[in-house]
Amino acid sequence: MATRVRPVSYDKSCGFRKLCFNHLQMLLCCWFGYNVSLRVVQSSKRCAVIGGSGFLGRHLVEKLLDRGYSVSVFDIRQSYELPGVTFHQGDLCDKQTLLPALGDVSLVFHCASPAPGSDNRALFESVNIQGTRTVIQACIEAGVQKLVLTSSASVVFEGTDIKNGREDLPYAKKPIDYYTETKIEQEKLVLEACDKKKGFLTVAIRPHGIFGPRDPQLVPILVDTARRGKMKFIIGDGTNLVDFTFVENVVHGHILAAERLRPDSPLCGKPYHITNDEPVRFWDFMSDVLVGLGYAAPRYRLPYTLVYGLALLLWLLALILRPLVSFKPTFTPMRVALAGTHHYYSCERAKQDMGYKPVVSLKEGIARTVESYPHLRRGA
Ligand SMILES: NC(=O)C1=CN([C@@H]2O[C@H](COP(=O)(O)OP(=O)(O)OC[C@H]3O[C@@H](n4cnc5c(N)ncnc54)[C@H](O)[C@@H]3O)[C@@H](O)[C@H]2O)C=CC1
Ligand SMILES: CC(C)CCC[C@@H](C)[C@H]1CC[C@H]2C3=C(CC[C@]12C)[C@@]1(C)CCC(=O)C[C@@H]1CC3
Repeated sequence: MATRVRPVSYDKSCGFRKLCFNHLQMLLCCWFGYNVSLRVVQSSKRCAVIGGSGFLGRHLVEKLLDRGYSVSVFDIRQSYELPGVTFHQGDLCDKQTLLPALGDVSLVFHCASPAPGSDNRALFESVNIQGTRTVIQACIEAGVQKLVLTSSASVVFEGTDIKNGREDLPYAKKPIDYYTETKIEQEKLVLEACDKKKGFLTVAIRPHGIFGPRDPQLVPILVDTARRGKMKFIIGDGTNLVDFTFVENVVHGHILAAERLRPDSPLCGKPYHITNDEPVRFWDFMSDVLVGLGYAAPRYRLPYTLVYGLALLLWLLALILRPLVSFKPTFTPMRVALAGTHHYYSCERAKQDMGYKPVVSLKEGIARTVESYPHLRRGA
C-alpha cells in the first residue's frame, strides 16, 4: 500500500503555523506508512512448520526465528517451547485441526513424516500421501501462497549406484521401502499442486543423509550398533561415495527456496537436491563419527552381496515370524544398500536457481555433531 506524503510548502500568507502543520502531517504520514509497511512485513514473515517438533523441523524453526519470522508449529507432539513460536498439536491428516495453525500464514514448510525406519505401510500411506493431500487442501483453503515440501533424494534411489545424480533422474520404479514409495507420491502431489494462476506456489527440497545435533536417527543408531559390538565390518570395499548433509545446510536450502519462490522464478513446481556438496566415503564418515565419540572404526571387509543376501533373509524371517516373535534386525536390506553403494547427488540446480551454497563444511558439521552428543560417548 503506497502512502503519499504532500511536499512541505512554505508560503508567506500562512507562515510558521502552516509549516508546523505540514511537518506534523508528514510525521503522521510517515508513522502511519511505517505501521502499514511493518504490518505487511510482519504478515509476510509469518510462517508455519508442519513437523516442527522433529529434528529438521526444530532447526528450521530456530533459524526462521533468527531471521525475524514468527512461527506456527503444527505437530502430533510438542517437544519444546520457544518465544515467538505458537504450538498446535494434532495429526496433519485432520484438516480441521490443521487449519487454525495456518491462519494468517503465507508460507508453509511441510517436513513431517513417520520415521523412515518404520515398516508400517498403512501409516506411511495415511500420513505421507493422504495427509499431504490434506495439507495441500488446507493451505489452499487458508489462502497460503507458498508451500515448501521436505522430500528426499532417495525418491530416485533403487538400491544401485547413483553418482552425481541430477533432479531429472526418473522416480524409482522399485523404491527400496514403503517410506521411499510414499515420499515419491508425496513429492508428485505437492509439485503438481503448483498453480501460478491461483497464486499457490510449491517447491520440493530433496536432502540426503541429514545429520547434526539432536538427530534421533543416524548417530544414535550408529552408536547403538557399535555398543553392541556390531560395527566391526565394512560392507563392500569401503570406497562408495555418499552425501551426508549437515542439518544447517538443509535449513539454509529450505529458507532460500521459500524466499526465492515467486511466480516469475524457475523454482515453481520443481524439486531441488540440497547436499553438503562434498560426497564422502560412507565408511570414512561412519569412522569419523565413531572415532570422534571414542569408538573403534570398522576394519574388516565383508562382500556386499553376501551381507545384502543375509539381510534379505533376516528381513523375510522377521516378517514370517512376526505373529510369534517380534525382532528388528539392525542390518536391514535398506541400510545395507545405503551402506554399500554410491549415492550422491548434484546440487547444481539449487546453486543456479537459488544461489545455494553450503554454509557449514562436512568437517565442521561432524565436529559440531560429535560435540553435541556427550551422553553417547564411549563410557558415558
Ligand atoms: N533425516 C534424514 O536423513 C532425512 C529426512 N528427510 C525428510 O525430512 C523430514 C524431516 O525428517 P526428520 O526431522 O529427520 O524426522 P523427525 O522424525 O525428527 O521429524 C518428523 C516430525 O513429523 C511429525 N509427525 C509425524 N507424523 C505426523 C502427523 N501425522 N501429524 C503431524 N506431525 C507428524 C513427528 O512428530 C516429528 O516431529 C521428513 O519429511 C523426512 O522424510 C529427507 C531426507 C533425509
Ligand atoms: C548400521 C549401519 C550399517 C548404519 C548406521 C547408519 C544408518 C542408520 C544411516 C546411514 C545412512 C542413513 C540414511 C537414512 C537413515 C539413517 C541411515 C540409514 C535415510 C534413509 C533417512 C531418510 C531419507 O530420506 C534417506 C536417508 C538416507 C541415508
